[in-house]
Amino acid sequence: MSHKISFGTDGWRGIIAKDFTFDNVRLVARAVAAYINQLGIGKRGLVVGRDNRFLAEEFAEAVAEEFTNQDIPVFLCSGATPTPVTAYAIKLYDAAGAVMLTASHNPPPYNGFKFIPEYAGPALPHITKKIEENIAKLQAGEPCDFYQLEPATGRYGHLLAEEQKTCNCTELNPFEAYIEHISNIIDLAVIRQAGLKVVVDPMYGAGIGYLEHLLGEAGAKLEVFHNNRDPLFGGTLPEPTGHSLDELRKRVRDGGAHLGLALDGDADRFGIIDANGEYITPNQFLPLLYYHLLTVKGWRGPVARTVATTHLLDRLAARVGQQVYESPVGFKYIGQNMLEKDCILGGEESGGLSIKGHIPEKDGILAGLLATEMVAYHQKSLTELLQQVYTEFGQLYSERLDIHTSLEQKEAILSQLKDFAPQELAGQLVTEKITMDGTKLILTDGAWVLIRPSGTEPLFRVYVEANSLEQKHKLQQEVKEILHLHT
Ligand SMILES: O=P(O)(O)OC[C@H]1O[C@H](O)[C@H](O)[C@@H](O)[C@@H]1O
Repeated sequence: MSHKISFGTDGWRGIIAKDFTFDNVRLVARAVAAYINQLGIGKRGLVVGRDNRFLAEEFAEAVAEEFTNQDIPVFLCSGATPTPVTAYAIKLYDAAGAVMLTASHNPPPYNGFKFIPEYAGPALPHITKKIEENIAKLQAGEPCDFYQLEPATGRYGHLLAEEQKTCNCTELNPFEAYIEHISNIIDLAVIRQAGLKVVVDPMYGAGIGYLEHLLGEAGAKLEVFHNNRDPLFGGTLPEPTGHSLDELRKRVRDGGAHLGLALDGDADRFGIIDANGEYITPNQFLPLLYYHLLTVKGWRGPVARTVATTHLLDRLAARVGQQVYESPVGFKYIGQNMLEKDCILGGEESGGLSIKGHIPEKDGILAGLLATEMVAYHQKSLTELLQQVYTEFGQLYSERLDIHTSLEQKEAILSQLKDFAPQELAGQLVTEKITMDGTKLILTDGAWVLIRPSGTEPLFRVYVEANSLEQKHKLQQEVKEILHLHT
């Protein structure tokens, strides 16, 4: 039975053996091959990376085979490879793009297919749309430009005859080159001098070995756990937030460590635990990092953030006369702004960031190392640094609520959202309405709310940023009441 394959916020995801079958993975690979050949850049080859999930090697080999069948050379990453490392390998080998097989932080039954174009950041919608069109044509057995026919049957979407295959597939490990590249971005000498103790939790994922290697080189005392392959992720989700971080929190506190660093399943997202065992949210870490780049590294340049990410970044940027580029949710848009507007930092509330000099793809390894560099340089905990930033720029209180709804409720809420335009919220006038992704309302004192359906999960997200805890609570209550949302 043909299954609708579409690329969501970040690639195509499906349940293994139900949607994510070898046939479907091969089909999507053929559609990518056709797209690359349509662009005329197939000869540069494609990188294929994969995480640590069930059948990862076999799926990666199937993708590689489809590419070589279409005369596209393959750089097949040996071993589990983080998404940012697969993306970096594009630059390393001057390839035409990459495929990363991963379902990121989704539960164990899932796998996913991300296409990363030659600019080494997540594919933008106009690109995934072309791939989806190719998929539809191949599924329907219709001609697909630049997709080679199987000579024996003249049918589209089938393999070339054995004698026509070039089988140009090279197995490579981009680990060393990536490590060298990151070593040039991070001040490992400062980390070395500080003599830090760091606890690392790669969550059984593709990031195993990376933070350990770099921090070990920098002389940090390390404690590492969840660093063996486990496609069941120890019974939790490979997502570096909430309860998944409980053990890291405990180990940091009990072991008197300076920091705890976690990665998600494909190591593109970060999770940071401070010396006191507190979780440092991405909305707290991003302004801290911007502050560090401006004051310690002396960099100057704009910031890219999503519509759901803290406006504390805007306050810092305004102080140094820099712009903030706001985009819909999805690192693809941040990556685009980083490239086009020469931003020195791009980041989002869900735990993704990159900086100038690196690729426009989110990188949890880079984020963890930057956090370590900051603690080493300032000789202060992140909480202390945060207080310093709050004293200078004021404190903002942000929180995201995830609200599950039925399909009928979803439709009702979506239609209500279109006309959602209260004059005031929590006693403040609404001064601006932004609808680039969901509905965002800005209030007179700078507080804001955003309501949008998730592109990766069946739920609504309600984001609030306020000037006090009390205001945050009030805003959450009012929005939930007006839209009939119940947690
Ligand atoms: O809020 P959602 O649409 O579910 O997206 C949440 C996150 O999903 C993926 O991880 C994307 O790479 C992120 O850029 C995005 O922030």
